Amino acid sequence: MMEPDLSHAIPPPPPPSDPPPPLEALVVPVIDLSDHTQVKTLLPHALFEWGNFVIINHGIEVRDIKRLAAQLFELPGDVKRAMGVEENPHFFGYTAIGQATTEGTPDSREDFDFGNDLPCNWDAAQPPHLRYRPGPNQWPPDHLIPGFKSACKSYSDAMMKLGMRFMRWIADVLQGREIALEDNIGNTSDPLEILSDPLDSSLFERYFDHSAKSGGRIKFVRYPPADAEELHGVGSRQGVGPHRDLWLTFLLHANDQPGLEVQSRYGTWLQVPPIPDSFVVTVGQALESVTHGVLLATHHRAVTPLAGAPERLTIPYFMDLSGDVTLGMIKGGLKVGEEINQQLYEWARWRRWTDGQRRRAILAATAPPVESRDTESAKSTLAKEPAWLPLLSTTLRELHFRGMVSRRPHVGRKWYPEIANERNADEE
Ligand SMILES: O=C(O)CCC(=O)C(=O)O
Ligand SMILES: [Fe+2]
Repeated sequence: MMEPDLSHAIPPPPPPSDPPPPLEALVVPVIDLSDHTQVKTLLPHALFEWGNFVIINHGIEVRDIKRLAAQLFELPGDVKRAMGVEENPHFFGYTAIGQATTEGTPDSREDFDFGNDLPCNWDAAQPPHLRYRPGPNQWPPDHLIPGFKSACKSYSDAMMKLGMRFMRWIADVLQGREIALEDNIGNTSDPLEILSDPLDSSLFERYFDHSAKSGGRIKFVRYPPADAEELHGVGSRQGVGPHRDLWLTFLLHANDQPGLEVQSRYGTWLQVPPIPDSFVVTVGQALESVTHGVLLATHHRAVTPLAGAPERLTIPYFMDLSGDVTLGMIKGGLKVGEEINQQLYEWARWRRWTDGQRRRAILAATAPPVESRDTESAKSTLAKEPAWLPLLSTTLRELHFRGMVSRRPHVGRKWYPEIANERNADEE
């Protein structure tokens, strides 16, 4: 096979001993999608070196969804509680402040989760990870927010198409082709057509099934400001703790307030500018894995606004993958990974090297106090392999499910009590 010419796309890897640049020199890239030259030159750089960047002039209509986000959080408390995520085994619905955690620490945010709206298929006789499947959403009452459901669906359709465009652009970059751009990016044809375009050799086709192609997950998030005393009680300004997403996320700032921070590959935390109507694009762990570490998955977190500052509203859209994809398919990655030329290989090798450093920096930055009891229990959990230690045949559905249960333990206890028992047994 002819080696692809990647000279236009791949920035030369810096030597591993490269010292970190000064903080002010690190700025999250902003890419204007209406400027084709910018896309062709900046996008590969943003994908490989950052894994996290901002896009503007993307062509997606965001006015309606931003207005709906504000309305959603103004719903009376009893209506929010009636939509509580604990009422729904698919983890769709409302999560109150402090009910979700990152790595065991409560997040100071409230949110609503919506996803593919499928008929109820709950089967109590199935084991937990098979009981967990997308099902019906919990929509807000139509007389309180008219048109919410259809607006959500239109937004999800538009985002899916944008996501599929990115899949093709990423395929272009990985295969050494110049990115092929169309005019009118936000208003494209059927996403199924985009994926099966013969040009991209169906690079990502096997990671998406019909359900994943018909819409991802939309989250509406509110970070309330907290005064110093409240923060003192919680001990942190954690809106959401450091984590990585799954595949590709597009985050919309619904009211233009700052708070999102991403970790640069040197371990430093950088603020992402809340440019009005922009999307923050974030590469997730599975996408990093299937590209053999050529694309970078970035840790990110949200910091609570301080008292006196406005609340912060965001709308992340998460692309979904087929639940049947296995860990083996993710770790094995794409065939192109074996075919990439020496230059790209060097880049990936360098990436893996810095990754180790990056992860150590993250651990150092987020480690709980040494004396904390949590550390002891974490140690004993690590010492014993949990019964569900992922195998290569483990499906994404199961991994996703485990993540959901660990972030929202109150929902797990209600609908999947076996899991809680299994965890206790692991920890004994
Ligand atoms: O709202 C934000 O700024 C970040 C949200 C996020 O990273 C997430 O929900 O995965
Ligand atoms: Fe995230």
